[in-house]
Amino acid sequence: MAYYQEGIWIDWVDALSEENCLVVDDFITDHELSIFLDYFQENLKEDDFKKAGIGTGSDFQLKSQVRGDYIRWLNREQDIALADFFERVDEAIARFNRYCFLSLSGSEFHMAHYPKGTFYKRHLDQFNQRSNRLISVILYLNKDWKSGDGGELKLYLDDHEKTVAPIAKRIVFMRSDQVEHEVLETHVDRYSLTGWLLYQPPGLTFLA
Ligand SMILES: O=C(O)CCC(=O)C(=O)O
Ligand SMILES: [Fe+2]
Repeated sequence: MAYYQEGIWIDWVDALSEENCLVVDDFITDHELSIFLDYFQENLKEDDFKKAGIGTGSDFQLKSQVRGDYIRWLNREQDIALADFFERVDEAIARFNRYCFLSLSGSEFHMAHYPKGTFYKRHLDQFNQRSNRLISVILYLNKDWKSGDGGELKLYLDDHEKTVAPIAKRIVFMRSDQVEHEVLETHVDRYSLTGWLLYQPPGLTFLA
């Protein structure tokens, strides 16, 4: 099912290729927001979140001075409460492949909780040359966010900086290899679904 018409996607894709990032408000409905938030809260209660690290394999370090969020990876077969979210992701992948000539063939997402007082310092999401992350995606779930609550996403674009408030139903897409960004200190609990659209060459399953 297509949630947004082709013409709308063409405008969005144009904006993404011009600025390397795209911010869309009301990307999901209020109904979806409440389902996603309920599911998020259930998982928080079950204490399923782990402190996020930096890098992979032997580089993996817990560095609170760099990032303070807690995450829980998603699995679309198991996290069926988020089925509509994954459908929207699939639509984005199809449109980006069609209009940006990308070869996206997968995604990875987690739920992210930034407790009060946490942040994520300036970084690039494609952290090594083998990274297959092409587009970063963040959907915010912060229903009552207001100015002064902090936790804004700051984007360092080619010729300017952009500060994006993490308000509910807003989604951000950005080029993972191009846009450095940071999460400013949040003064309230901050919730999002965060992930990456991946380039996976056919037949390549493991890079030694
Ligand atoms: O939550 C955000 O606004 C950005 C998160 C982020 O930069 C990341 O998880 O890599
Ligand atoms: Fe990031």
